Amino acid sequence: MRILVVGAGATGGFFGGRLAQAGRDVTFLVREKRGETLKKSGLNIHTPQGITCVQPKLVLASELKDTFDVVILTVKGFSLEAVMEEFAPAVGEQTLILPVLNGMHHLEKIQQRFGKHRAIGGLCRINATLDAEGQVHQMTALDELIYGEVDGERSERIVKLDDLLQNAGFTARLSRHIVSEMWEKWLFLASVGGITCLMRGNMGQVSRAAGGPAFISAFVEEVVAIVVAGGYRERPHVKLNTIKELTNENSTQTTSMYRDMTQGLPVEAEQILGSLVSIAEKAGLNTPLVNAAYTHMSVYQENIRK
Ligand SMILES: NC(=O)C1=CN([C@@H]2O[C@H](COP(=O)(O)OP(=O)(O)OC[C@H]3O[C@@H](n4cnc5c(N)ncnc54)[C@H](OP(=O)(O)O)[C@@H]3O)[C@@H](O)[C@H]2O)C=CC1
Ligand SMILES: CC(C)(CO)C(=O)C(=O)O
Repeated sequence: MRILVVGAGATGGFFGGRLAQAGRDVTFLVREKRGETLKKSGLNIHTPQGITCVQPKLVLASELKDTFDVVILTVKGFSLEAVMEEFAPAVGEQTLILPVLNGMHHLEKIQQRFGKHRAIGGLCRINATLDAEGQVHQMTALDELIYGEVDGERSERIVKLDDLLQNAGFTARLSRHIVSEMWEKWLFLASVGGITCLMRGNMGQVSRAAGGPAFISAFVEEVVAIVVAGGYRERPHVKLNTIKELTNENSTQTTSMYRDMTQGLPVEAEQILGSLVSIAEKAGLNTPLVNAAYTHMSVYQENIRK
């Protein structure tokens, strides 16, 4: 099966690189500058176990002609609209599109652009980043890629995809509840992202600060109320476990949004926080903490554009 990994950044470089190393037929859709770097230096992946290097197969949007069996979509949410037009020639009648983006609304956008049946649900759990040379760093042992049909069916095509992704050097899991898992991932990520960006420190630092635990609990309560209004069917232990995990004073947890912010890079403020604020507004919820986090990141975005 031919796999097109759209984007060769932190997540695309890691999961796509691992798949290529495991012998799968992987091509990366890249822009010119990233392509030049990868041609010159290869795709270097630093993991807690050591460094590996793959010579990746690359394609530019202008060269895309054939369709692929699987498209793994690994761009940031703010690049989605543009990139969908660019990888459109790769999408045929049988192509599956697996997005790893944070948030929920990208799924609807992919379905609108390519048809409901083309997209499956997906998410990844990893702490990955690119360094100044464009090399991929997997910063912790976390390496999960989770996917499933939106309606939970164990279809022939999803089982085939599962076979393709298993035993490729990361933790791959087929989920029968992927939409629910995506909501829960967003709940967690938006909470950690909003809290760490607003407070400018990791979760342990916020937990140890005066008023920190109460702030964390109140923030998570707001996020949970919003995602429930958005369609998430709440599992009660999730909120309690999230608050417990996020108030651990020893936690060094941050998020990709926090890492991007500390490096002065664009962040997914709209996709991770703005979309929550929109749901809250529509549902008439009072969510001052989430709103404050969104406003804060919107000011940050304006500053880095200057
Ligand atoms: N990093 C992490 O630890 C985690 C990230 N996520 C989520 O995964 C998603 C991807 O994040 P991440 O991998 O960190 O992002 P990165 O910024 O590291 O990588 C995104 C890549 O997409 C590429 N890209 C953008 N537009 C195009 C285009 N038109 N054509 C080809 N390539 C393009 C960029 O290439 P270029 O160099 O040309 O700009 C960049 O290399 C996000 O939604 C994020 O929230 C989820 C879990 C963990
Ligand atoms: C949940 C977490 C922190 C790890 O996968 C993440 O998704 C991110 O950093 O974007």
